[in-house]
Amino acid sequence: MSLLCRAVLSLRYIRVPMARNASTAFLIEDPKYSFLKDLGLKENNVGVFNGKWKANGEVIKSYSPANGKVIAEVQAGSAADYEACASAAQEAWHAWAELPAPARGEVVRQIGDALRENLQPLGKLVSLEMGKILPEAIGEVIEYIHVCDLALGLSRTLPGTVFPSERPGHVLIEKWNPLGVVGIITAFNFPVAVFGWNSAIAMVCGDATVWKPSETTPLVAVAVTKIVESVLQKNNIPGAIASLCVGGKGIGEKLVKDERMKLVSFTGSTAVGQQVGVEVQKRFGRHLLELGGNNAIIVNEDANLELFLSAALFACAGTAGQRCTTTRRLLIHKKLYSEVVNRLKKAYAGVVSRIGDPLLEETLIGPLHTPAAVDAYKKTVAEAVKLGGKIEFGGKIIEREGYFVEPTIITGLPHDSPIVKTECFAPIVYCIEIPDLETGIQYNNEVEQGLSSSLFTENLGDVFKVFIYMKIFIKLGHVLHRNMRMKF
Ligand SMILES: NC(=O)c1ccc[n+]([C@@H]2O[C@H](COP(=O)([O-])OP(=O)(O)OC[C@H]3O[C@@H](n4cnc5c(N)ncnc54)[C@H](O)[C@@H]3O)[C@@H](O)[C@H]2O)c1
Repeated sequence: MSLLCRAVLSLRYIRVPMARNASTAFLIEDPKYSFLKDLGLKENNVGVFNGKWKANGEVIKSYSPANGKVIAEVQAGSAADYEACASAAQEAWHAWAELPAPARGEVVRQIGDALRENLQPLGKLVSLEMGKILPEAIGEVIEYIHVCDLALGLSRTLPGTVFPSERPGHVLIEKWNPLGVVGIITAFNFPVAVFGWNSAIAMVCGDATVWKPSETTPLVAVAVTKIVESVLQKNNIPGAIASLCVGGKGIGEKLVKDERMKLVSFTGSTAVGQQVGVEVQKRFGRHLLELGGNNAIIVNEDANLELFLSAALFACAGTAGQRCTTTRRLLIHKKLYSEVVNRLKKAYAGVVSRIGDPLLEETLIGPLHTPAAVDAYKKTVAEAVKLGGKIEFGGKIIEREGYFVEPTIITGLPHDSPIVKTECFAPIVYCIEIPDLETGIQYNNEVEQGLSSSLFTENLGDVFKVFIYMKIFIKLGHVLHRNMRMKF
């Protein structure tokens, strides 16, 4: 029977002893970043919350990708800390699940309001720690706020069906009950929104959560959890229902194998997601996987190029290519190919001067997130050239502090070159000529990852052709979050 309540549901960290060098200057002490203290952050933060803040693991330094400097430190969770989070969440879950769904919804509404109050500082922290420009970072917090509103509505509409029974005098009533504890593992590039989707919906469904954020965005995780904690405290609800365990792969692996995690929601790379899926399946747990993308735009012969160029600039180079939906392949009709490549190069040239500090208003493109990401960019560009690709624009690391690279356009590679079919999480786009729309659809569909696809055309008939034949991976995962189980 189908689930009726399908609500939504490279790293650069250095291990150092807790006692840090007294001469280290952390960005948090710079008055320019006073918003960090508004969020309750300190120089040394505790990265584990299970109703109480206490951590015994390694100390992670959180870097600003815009300048490579340390913002502050976070003490991660040890294996024992993870265990404490999982058991505290499990225990606290019962009381939470007992609350009527609309009462849970009201708590989530209050979380939305608390986020509204912290919109600016939290947005600035996302920008500082992850590296995306401020409007995008603010947008990410707004997404969480709106999901809280959605969750509030859902809390009054959690469905269940009454079925006719073939047995006289009997009635079949379907009711969806909470699952228990949900494990949430998140990627660095959406450090707020992905947690927000998972957490808000899990909460109204009556589930507790244990969150393992990316180890390169631990400050965002601590700040968000403090906001959630403040609301839970005000409502006398055990904080452990929203537990946090900052850590790396080791903590992630523990969570994935943990039978108490009835659902594991994983957002991250395809390679890691594949392992996570297998591990959760081994124990017949549920999983929800939001993985990598290799997204194409088809530019058909009748495309409106003005519209395309402004869209492509953001789609290919925005967020420095660090969105799962970043466009990595342009499939361009042969009649427009040269014109599109030339105009795109001009458009890229127009934004180069606006690459910089993501917190500044004039900036359009920020840095890559880590030195490892810069390395991956460099290797991919070199490999593309080795395979016969031509760099039409960019291709170089920008010599300045921080982890900046040039947005890059590459031509001359075959549509099925392995490098074209691989997601490199950086602003590199491959231009590929197509003879007709049908070939464009075929090329679009030939990568494993999919995720998002676009067509630029003025022809309504072609739009519907694409609707029918294109493998479009709309992000349905978010609304298919399986947070409940069925009980009669
Ligand atoms: N589809 C989506 O909605 C979506 C959204 C954002 C990012 N992404 C994808 O995420 C990737 C970028 O993020 P990333 O670099 O943080 O991804 P990643 O796979 O390196 O890490 C994601 C998370 O998994 C954890 N992890 C690593 N190894 C693990 C293991 N063996 N078991 C359990 N957890 C483990 C990490 O610590 C991190 O918290 C890109 O591929 C991007 O396309 C997808």
